[in-house]
Amino acid sequence: MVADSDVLVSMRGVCKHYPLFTMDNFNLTLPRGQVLGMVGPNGAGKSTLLKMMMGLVSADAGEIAVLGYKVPEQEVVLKHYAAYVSEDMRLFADYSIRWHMELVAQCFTSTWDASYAKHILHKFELNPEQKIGHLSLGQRVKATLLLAMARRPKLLVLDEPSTGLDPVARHELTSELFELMLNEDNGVIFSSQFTQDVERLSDNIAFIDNGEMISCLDKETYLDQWRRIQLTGGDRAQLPGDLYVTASAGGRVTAIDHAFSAKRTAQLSEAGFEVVQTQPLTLEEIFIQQVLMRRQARGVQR
Ligand SMILES: Nc1ncnc2c1ncn2[C@@H]1O[C@H](COP(=O)(O)OP(=O)(O)OP(=O)(O)O)[C@@H](O)[C@H]1O
Repeated sequence: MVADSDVLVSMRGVCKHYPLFTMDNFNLTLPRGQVLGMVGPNGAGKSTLLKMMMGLVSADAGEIAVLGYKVPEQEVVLKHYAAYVSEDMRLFADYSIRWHMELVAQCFTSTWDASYAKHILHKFELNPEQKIGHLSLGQRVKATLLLAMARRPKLLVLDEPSTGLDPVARHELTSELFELMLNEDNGVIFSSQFTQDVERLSDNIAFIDNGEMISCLDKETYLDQWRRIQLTGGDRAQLPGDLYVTASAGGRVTAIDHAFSAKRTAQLSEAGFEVVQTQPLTLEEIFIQQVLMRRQARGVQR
């Protein structure tokens, strides 16, 4: 039985220190029935976070509960209901996909869904008789996902699931994850460098940088809050401090606004500027700008 909880993942005050990395007082909540996509630059701590969630890396401090089970104390029972897939997972090269399916089915007799496994095999165009060692990178990724998804996990934790997949396979993966999420009891948490996948799949998107949760919002809120603003006139020194100037030439200034509202235009004209244009940003641009702004604030050279 899965422990009764409306919260699938709860991390409170989690700390993790490596010689060149610090995560302090990290908090995260994944409610039942939701997909959380995680984005962030290389080395931000996404994999570390997902591994701590699954008890694969121990936290130095803080409380982690997944599906209501305490991690690491109850990680063995947790692993029965939560499946984890990462790029560095290894299957046995000399054995076939079918052999792996039988192995996983034996380990998870109560949850393994043989007909769903067959459906995914067909959808991912995998030949069950092929040895893992003879598969392409993308096929290996698909086989690993199949083994996780056919367990019908209550929680699916995916670290960069789309790496190595062609655009069609990424699309199929997305539709399979939707299928898995038809059961409102389930949840998915995944990290990805593909902003389009994150945008398509996620209810909420967490932006992680330098071991910190910078924001965790739904897509619409990100898109509402961010604008590229072109201005003329005024004195640059009078620009509101939270605007990030990206270009300045011929009396025209381009700035990124991460707290846009109707008030902004009035504020800028009071300060003597004329707003020539405001443009929405794509999610990818928002994440890039967020990293650049944070680096500038930390005094890191661009
Ligand atoms: N076992 C370890 N020993 C020392 N440092 C580690 C260890 N594992 C991870 N780190 C460091 O922790 C930081 C976060 O790594 P992590 O793999 O979680 O980042 P990530 O956000 O998943 O990055 P990427 O997008 O590149 O996969 C990095 O600086 C990494 O070097």
